[in-house]
Amino acid sequence: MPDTIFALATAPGRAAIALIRLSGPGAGGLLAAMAGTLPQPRLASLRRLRDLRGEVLDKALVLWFPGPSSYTGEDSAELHLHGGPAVVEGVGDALVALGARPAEPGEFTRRAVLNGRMDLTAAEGVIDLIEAETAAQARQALRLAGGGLAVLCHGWADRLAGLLARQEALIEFEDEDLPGTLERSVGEGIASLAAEIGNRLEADAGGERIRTGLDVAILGAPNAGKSSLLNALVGREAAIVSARAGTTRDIVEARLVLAGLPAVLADTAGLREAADEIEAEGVRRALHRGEEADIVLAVLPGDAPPDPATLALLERRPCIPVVSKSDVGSLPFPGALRVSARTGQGLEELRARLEAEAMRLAPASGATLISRPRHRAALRDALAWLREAAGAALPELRADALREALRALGRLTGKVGAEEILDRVFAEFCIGK
Ligand SMILES: Nc1nc2c(c(=O)[nH]1)N(C=O)[C@@H](CNc1ccc(C(=O)N[C@@H](CCC(=O)O)C(=O)O)cc1)CN2
Ligand SMILES: Nc1nc2c(ncn2[C@@H]2O[C@H](COP(=O)(O)OP(=O)(O)OP(=O)(O)O)[C@@H](O)[C@H]2O)c(=O)[nH]1
Ligand SMILES: [Mg+2]
Repeated sequence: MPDTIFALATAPGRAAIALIRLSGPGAGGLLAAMAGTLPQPRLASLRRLRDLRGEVLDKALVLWFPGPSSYTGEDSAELHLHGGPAVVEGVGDALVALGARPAEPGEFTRRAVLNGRMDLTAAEGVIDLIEAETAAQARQALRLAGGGLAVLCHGWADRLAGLLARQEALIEFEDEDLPGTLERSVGEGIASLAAEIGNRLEADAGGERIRTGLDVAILGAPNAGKSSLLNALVGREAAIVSARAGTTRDIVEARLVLAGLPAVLADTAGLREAADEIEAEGVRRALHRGEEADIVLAVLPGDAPPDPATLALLERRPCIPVVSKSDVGSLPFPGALRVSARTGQGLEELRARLEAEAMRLAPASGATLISRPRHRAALRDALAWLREAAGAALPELRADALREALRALGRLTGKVGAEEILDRVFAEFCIGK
């Protein structure tokens, strides 16, 4: 019998309402004990809540959700409190005295998964929806939470189970004269399933970026105007600007939203043979950031010839070349946008270019479902086993490979679940969800 758990579901601190939810077989008894009697299911009722000694703790709106009508799939209740932290604590103490325990992060959703109310990918969608900072992220999370990936996976798993059954029939009735079409149809089924999963992986290549956001780095020579550009793009003085070359040493980060995606814009130390150890470390970090970033702005000052370090960077990886200080000079550079942080010239074009790049890297169509390394790894696994099955020399080996592919899909949806997979997924949750 599971414990009965409770948690503050609203953010802690002072707020207009504090919502405590409880779930588990004892929820109804606890609610009745505190509120006097059990209210009608799913209808809001106003009740005085009392502790064991009969002292009134708050006058609350209470809700009672018998198992099948709750989020978790087990008996649940909600207490919508007037009171702030002290009242929340008092109610918590009373609940503990009555036999409940505080919930772990994500434990309500974990129970929803265990009770078959949603699969593991939908639960991940719930986390993502809570964490979403932009519209594109929220759209993707909502589709995942709504079972978008679960439905796909269940369809694949069904087909896979059918292929496995036919493959087993082939093994079992090896001596009998099974039509060659059966073997062929299994082969075709494997090929089409593999193609579908492969296409999905490719089509959703941007899904992880939508979830995590984009990294944009600004690199270039000292004094090129990198920090000025950062400040102009984010509309505040995030980084120190000065006429002295070598002003920026640490990476300075500022957030912005590009085409509905959250992005971190990083200003870096100017690239040069550094004057001292500290600057050298700054340059090393700048180059490293330049390697890792999704998008790099390579800044070339318009009033000086291009410097070798920035040219080398442009050779090494795709960058957006930006000629800065266009108000004082604009040396030509192929494909470059000309901008002035001083006059604002070219900033709109630069922003548009960044948004176009963001959309290219992470199509925010809302159609992506594969949004975590966990999803990608499981589907790659399934795909590898399907390919193994396609090339298997013996019927038994083919059946084994199909079983492994099925297991990989099961791990994705949480059907084949080691506790540790669940632990890892739910560790990301906040308490009360
Ligand atoms: N106050 C409150 N707001 C909330 C939640 C909650 O638990 N409490 N939710 C959660 O955190 C979300 C809503 N989630 C829910 C999802 C499914 C069911 C549910 O099991 N519904 C039943 C049928 C309910 C009925 O009979 O009307 C079902 O789908 O079978 C309930 C809530 C968002 N807002
Ligand atoms: N005229 C003009 N001057 C600019 C422009 N952008 C930056 N500057 C000037 O160029 C100098 C260097 O600017 P920063 O933004 O600090 O340059 P940086 O690339 O960050 O330099 P480091 O941090 O030293 O690598 C400052 O004196 C700025 O005022 C611009 O668009 N037009
Ligand atoms: Mg700087």
